[in-house]
Amino acid sequence: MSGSLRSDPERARESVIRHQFDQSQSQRQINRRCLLILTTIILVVESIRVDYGSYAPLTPSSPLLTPSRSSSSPITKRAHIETIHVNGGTLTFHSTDHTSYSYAYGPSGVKGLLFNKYALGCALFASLGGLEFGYDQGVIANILVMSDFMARFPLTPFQKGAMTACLELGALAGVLFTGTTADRHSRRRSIVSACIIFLIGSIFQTLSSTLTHLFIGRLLGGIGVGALSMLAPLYISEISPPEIRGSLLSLEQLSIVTGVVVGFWLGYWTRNLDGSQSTGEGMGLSWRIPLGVQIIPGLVLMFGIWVMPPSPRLLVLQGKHKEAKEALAKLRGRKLDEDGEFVPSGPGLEKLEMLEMRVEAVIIHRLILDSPSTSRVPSQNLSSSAISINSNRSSINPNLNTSIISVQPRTEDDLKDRKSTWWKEWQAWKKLVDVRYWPRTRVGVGIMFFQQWSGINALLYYAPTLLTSLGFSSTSSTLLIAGGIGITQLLAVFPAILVIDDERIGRRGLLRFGSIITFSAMLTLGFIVWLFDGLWDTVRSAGWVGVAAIYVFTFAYGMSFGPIGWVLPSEVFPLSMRSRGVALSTASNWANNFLVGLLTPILFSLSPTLTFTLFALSSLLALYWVTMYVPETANVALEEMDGLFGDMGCGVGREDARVRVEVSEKLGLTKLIEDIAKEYGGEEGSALHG
Ligand SMILES: O[C@H]1[C@H](O)[C@@H](O)[C@H](O)[C@@H](O)[C@H]1O
Repeated sequence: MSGSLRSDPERARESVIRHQFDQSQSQRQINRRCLLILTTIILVVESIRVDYGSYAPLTPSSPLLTPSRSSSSPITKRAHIETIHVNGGTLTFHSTDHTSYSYAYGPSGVKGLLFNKYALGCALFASLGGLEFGYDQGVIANILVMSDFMARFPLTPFQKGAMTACLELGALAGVLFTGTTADRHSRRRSIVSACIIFLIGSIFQTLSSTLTHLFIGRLLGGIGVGALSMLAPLYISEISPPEIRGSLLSLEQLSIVTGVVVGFWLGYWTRNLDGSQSTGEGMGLSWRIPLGVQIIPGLVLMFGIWVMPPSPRLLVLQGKHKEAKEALAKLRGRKLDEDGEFVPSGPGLEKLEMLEMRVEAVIIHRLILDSPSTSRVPSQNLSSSAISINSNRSSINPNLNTSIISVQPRTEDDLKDRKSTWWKEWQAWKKLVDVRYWPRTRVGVGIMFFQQWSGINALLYYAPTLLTSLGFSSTSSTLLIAGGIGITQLLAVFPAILVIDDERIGRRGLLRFGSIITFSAMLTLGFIVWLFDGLWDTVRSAGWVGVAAIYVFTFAYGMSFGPIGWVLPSEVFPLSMRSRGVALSTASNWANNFLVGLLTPILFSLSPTLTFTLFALSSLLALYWVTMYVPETANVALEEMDGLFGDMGCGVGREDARVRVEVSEKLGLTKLIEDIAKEYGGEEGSALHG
């Protein structure tokens, strides 16, 4: 019977029944929501309990963030035997025989940054490279939906994907190439070369009139951005005082996410400059302006980097001790007298740092001299690129040849010698996976793998699509939420900068905290999409819970894997392997970035829940990985990393330590430490820690 023929009482009964049905539906949805929230809470509590149950926290007030010793974990915390106050800084002994120690020129955290204004300025400036990297990522999402751009370049979905991929693949190539050349030139010269390539790429993009121009521009821009993404952390790690190295390296992340935010919002504001229905016949200002703006910081970095001091560590490795001392004095706010000695004279931390660099350089040179493949090379022919050639560490001769104690400046012959063949180059890279360096490579490559598979870029690149799966449809609101993700990342870096160098929390504490929260947030997202798919209009609040989960995820990521991905790789490798190690780690960032970008839309079309759960599982795995394989590097001098990694399962730590002790004695480092202990130790100067 048709509706119009029904009597009034019948219609009334029907509407009552419909109302009752709606009510029971909503009730069922509410029950499901309660169940969901309960399950999430249980999962979060469970994951915290499982992870921390076996740990005995050192500080009862912050059990969640306190990394400490576990019987099943190879990671141990260093004991603090004695702390001596030295001219406003500290020297802490971790062993009674004074062979294991750490030092700090001043406080860590914000106070430390203010105390080291010059180093802070240099690090901030160097991190301009990160700004370009983030900017390139942030700007493209808006450009690809601009009407003028689309009218001129009607890209197919494949071409759109290729535009994003071009930058990432270019960056991958840039990173690997720079890894092989960074030691041959100064860090600053490498940065300038990267800037030039980046600028050519930016000019191509800005003035593009054909698709080919655009692709060439993106590829060249990618090569420059990739190179800068490894050079800036490399340089920052080598100029930083140990107590604020984590904070200074986190500035790279601060710059990257600032770039993401500025790139995104600038594109958002200029998007209608050519008119919202442009036919592509105007000047194309809507997209040319945001693409052109990146030229400015590129130029500033290219010229300004010459005002920054060179890396003292690379200078020592090249035998340029005088220049290295000058650079170190500048960076630590010290003065040199006419004889080139630190003022005030007497034992001090800057002398200690200088000697540590020299010990490191001699050890590197010695390893080469003792290697069968290079044993005929006279000492003055040593070069920084040749330093990475030795792979036969069992040949270390304990009888130190005193002729190599001083590293000679490079000569013309060096330059010829440094033209390494492909074979030598391959051998050098291969060392990264041999037993000696594997524990460090695992940290560098692993942190970038987990950073990318946390799913951050799935959110950044595809937020509008992901938000549609949460029931949001208006383009503006999804774009705004997507832009908000960048701002959340930016805000999250600040708490990380504050605590990353505090040994009680440090890198490990942040990473473990971050992985638990990112795991829980991604799992919540997966659950919500699974439970409420198709019901978004009836249960609006579920969509907002999803948005909240996205923000919680982003904040936790932004405090942990975001910044620490740029911190760990450049501090764990020894100088001889640093540029290649950082390059491989950064390559892991770009390669996984590319894979996540490629696979997310495919996975998402299969099942959004599956996609979120996969990212959640990656964070869970990251928790295990951090617990088992990542040592705490806060406050450990770069030259002391050997001690930290020495015994991590590769069984080479002892011999390394023996060689180090021997070289330290010959160069006077051991004596200097004892002199400092004598001069500043004793009753009033030292503080004992159980
Ligand atoms: O650390 C950065 C940052 O979190 C960016 O937002 C992201 O796009 C990059 O891939 C990542 O390496």
